[in-house]
Amino acid sequence: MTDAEAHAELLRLRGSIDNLDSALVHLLAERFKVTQRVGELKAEHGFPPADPSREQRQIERLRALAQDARLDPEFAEKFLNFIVREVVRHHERIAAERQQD
Ligand SMILES: C=C(O[C@@H]1C=C(C(=O)O)C=C[C@H]1O)C(=O)O
Repeated sequence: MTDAEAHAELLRLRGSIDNLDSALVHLLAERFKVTQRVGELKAEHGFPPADPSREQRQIERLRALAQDARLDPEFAEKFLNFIVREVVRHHERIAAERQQD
């Protein structure tokens, strides 16, 4: 492969990365829309912001999916935990705002 061909291939691969990153952003935006509604529902009914048993089931499910997809399960777990921590923070804020009203 010449340097020029390698450069063309690099640009093509980066185009795919850009498309995948766009899809990830849209998927995350949809997930946060749903979790926002879950947070409101929990606050309205006095349910706790976090549900550790649900989180544990999700971790197990995602680790298995990652394994099948040849993605590092440790990475999949860290990624899920990162998102869930943010969601729980939102839920705590929604509950605190409800209490002030
Ligand atoms: C979304 C929920 O709230 C929290 C956030 C979760 C998530 O982002 O998947 C899972 C469990 C909860 O700790 C839920 O209870 O379903």
